[in-house]
Amino acid sequence: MSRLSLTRTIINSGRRTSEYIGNSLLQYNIHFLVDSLMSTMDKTSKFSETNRPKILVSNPTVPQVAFDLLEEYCIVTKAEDDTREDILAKVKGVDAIFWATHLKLDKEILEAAGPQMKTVGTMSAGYDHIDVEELKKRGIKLANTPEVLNPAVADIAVLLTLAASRRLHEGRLALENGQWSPKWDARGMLGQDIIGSTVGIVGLGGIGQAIVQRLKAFNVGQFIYTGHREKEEGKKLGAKFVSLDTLIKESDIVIVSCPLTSETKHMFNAELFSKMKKTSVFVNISRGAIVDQEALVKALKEGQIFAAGLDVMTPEPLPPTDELLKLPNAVILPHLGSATKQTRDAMAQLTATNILRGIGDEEMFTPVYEI
Ligand SMILES: O=CC(=O)O
Repeated sequence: MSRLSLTRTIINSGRRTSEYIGNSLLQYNIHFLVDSLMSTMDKTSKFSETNRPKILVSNPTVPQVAFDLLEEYCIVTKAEDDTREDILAKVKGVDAIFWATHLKLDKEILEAAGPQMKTVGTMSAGYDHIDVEELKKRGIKLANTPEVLNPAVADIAVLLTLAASRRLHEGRLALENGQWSPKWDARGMLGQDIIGSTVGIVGLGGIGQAIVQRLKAFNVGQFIYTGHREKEEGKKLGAKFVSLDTLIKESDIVIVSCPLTSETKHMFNAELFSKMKKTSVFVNISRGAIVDQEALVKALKEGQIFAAGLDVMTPEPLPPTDELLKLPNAVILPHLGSATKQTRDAMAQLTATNILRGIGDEEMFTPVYEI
């Protein structure tokens, strides 16, 4: 593809993406990405025909738009299946890695790549599957894809909140099992209202804020949130900063949207679930490991909480025989948060652009840390 037509492809698909993503949250305007990318290419000799950088894309299912972008300037190798063995076999000698897998990016892979490898882009907002300390030690740049997926992930959080509050899974099971009685039961299958409720957000980052924006349309009574510190964005959204303990005790709906760190690992344990309201709904769109899953299953079984909506769990994929799937009051999705065509395209573009800028010694758009 020529440089001009490549630019057009990106701009057009960028337009489509922005239409869907809306007016505010796609900070990384694709026109800007393209302009900046082109200036990177003009400035650096690293992208000449005779000296094309080598890139490994860890997963063949990455949207084509990323391959088009990278192949214009680089020699791209793609791991054909999403396995460590294949990645290890192909990573030697590359200048950058496009990481699009749940597999761990660790010392073994960095060593197999070699000391020339100085740039990693992960097609994800979370980077708990990347050994950040090891990358830093080796002076390797890392960028992720925050913001572009906020709307899609927030949509899934709302979907799970509604589905769990209104017993969606249980209702479907009743239908399948012939338990929908012809006698109208005015007390049957009662859910919980969203209107007037207290919604507690654990982690008011971009995704948490997008969730609040959406749930405002449901006339929620109040929004409270917890995290490291009170935020200006919280004030703007009319959300009150509280301690985790207060949030747990006062919320009708608890939504987890904070990153997985050593601090948040298993934060939701038996003690926390026991403090929650018996009518409360628990939603997690972040990472499964933030929850002690055994404790959650117990809380759901014993009626310590009303229901759960989960897009993430441990392990992923969840085996079909897992106890979680047997609970009528748990709505479970297979980690679909960012899974829309437009969002995945935007994530792929952002990752590819970050990588090209990283190799070209330009600042990446969304670096995880400064180097
Ligand atoms: O879970 C998805 C992501 O981190 O992008």
